[in-house]
Amino acid sequence: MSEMRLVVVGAAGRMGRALVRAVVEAKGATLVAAVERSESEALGKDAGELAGVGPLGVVITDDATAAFSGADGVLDFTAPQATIRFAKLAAEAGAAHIIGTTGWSDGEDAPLHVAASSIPLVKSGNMSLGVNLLAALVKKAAEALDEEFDIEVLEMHHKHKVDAPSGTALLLGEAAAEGRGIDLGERSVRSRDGITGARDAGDIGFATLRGGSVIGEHSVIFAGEGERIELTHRAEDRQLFANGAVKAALWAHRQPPGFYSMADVLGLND
Ligand SMILES: NC(=O)C1=CN([C@@H]2O[C@H](COP(=O)(O)OP(=O)(O)OC[C@H]3O[C@@H](n4cnc5c(N)ncnc54)[C@H](OP(=O)(O)O)[C@@H]3O)[C@@H](O)[C@H]2O)C=CC1
Ligand SMILES: O=C(O)C1=N[C@H](C(=O)O)C[C@H](O)C1
Repeated sequence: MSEMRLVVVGAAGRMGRALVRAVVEAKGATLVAAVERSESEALGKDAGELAGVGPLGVVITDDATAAFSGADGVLDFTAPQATIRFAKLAAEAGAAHIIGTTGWSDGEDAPLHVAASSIPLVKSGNMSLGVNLLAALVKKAAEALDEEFDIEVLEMHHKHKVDAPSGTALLLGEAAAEGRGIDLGERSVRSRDGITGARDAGDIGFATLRGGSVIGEHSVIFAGEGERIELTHRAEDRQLFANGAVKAALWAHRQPPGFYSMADVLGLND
C-alpha cells in the first residue's frame, strides 16, 4: 500500500512542529503540505526546518484548499473555529481529519459531525495511550464507588495554554460521569471562589493550574471519609500526542466515514 499523504495545519505551533517530526519518523506516512494562517510569519518557510528535522521541501502555505487536494489525511491541533473550517475542507477533499484541538464550547463541534458523515474523523482531547487508559480506569473506579466518594479533577499545564479546563480534564470528567451514570453537564463545578457553600454530594469538580513549561498533568481524585484514591497521568514530552495523532491517521485511513475517538483507535472500546 502506498504511503498515507498527510497535511499538518497550524504547522508552526507547538503541536504543529511536533506533528511534522512525528510524520517524518512514521512508517507508512509522508508529509505533503503544511498550513498556517495568512498573517503567520512562518509562511514560505520549510516545515521541516521549522520543526528541527532539516529541509523537507514542504513550504508552509495559507492555501488550505490547495494543500488538502490529493491528501489522504489532515492533522489538526489548532483552535475550534479554524478546525471547523478545516473539517469542511477535509470533507470536500475526501481526507481523514484527525483533531486534537481543545477549548470547545457546548454544541460548537456540531459541524464536525456533518463532516464525519463523509470522512473518517477522529477527535480527542488527548491522543496519548496513557490518558485514554486512565479514562478507562477512572470509569471503572467511578462505577465501583458511590457518592460517598467526591470526585475532583485537577490539571496543570504550561503558561501559554488558552483554554480551561483542559480537553483531557473534560474527557476524564466524562469518564467519571459515565461510570457514575450521571450527566457531566448537570453535575460539573468548573470553578470555586468566595463563600461557595459546602460541596454537594455527586458533583464533579474541576481545578486548573497554569505555569511554566508543564506539558500536561492530570489527576482524578476520589475523596472519601478517611481515605483517598488518586489516579494520575504526567506527560513528559508533547511528542507523544503527535505520535498518537499519526497513529490515529493511519488507523482512520482504513475506516469508513464516521466520528471516532482515540479510544476507538486504541481498541479500548472493544
Ligand atoms: N489532543 C491532544 O492530545 C492535544 C491537544 N492540544 C491542543 O492543540 C491545540 C494547539 O496547541 P498548541 O500547539 O500548544 O498551540 P499553538 O498556539 O502553539 O499552536 C496552534 C497553531 O495553530 C495555528 N492556527 C490557529 N488558527 C489557524 C488557522 N485558521 N489556520 C491555520 N493555522 C491556525 C496557530 O497560529 P497563530 O499562532 O498565528 O494563531 C498556531 O500556529 C490546543 O487546542 C491544545 O489544547 C495540545 C496538545 C495535545
Ligand atoms: O494545550 C496543551 O498543551 C495540551 N492540551 C490538551 C488538553 O487540553 O488536554 C492535551 C495535553 O494535556 C496538552
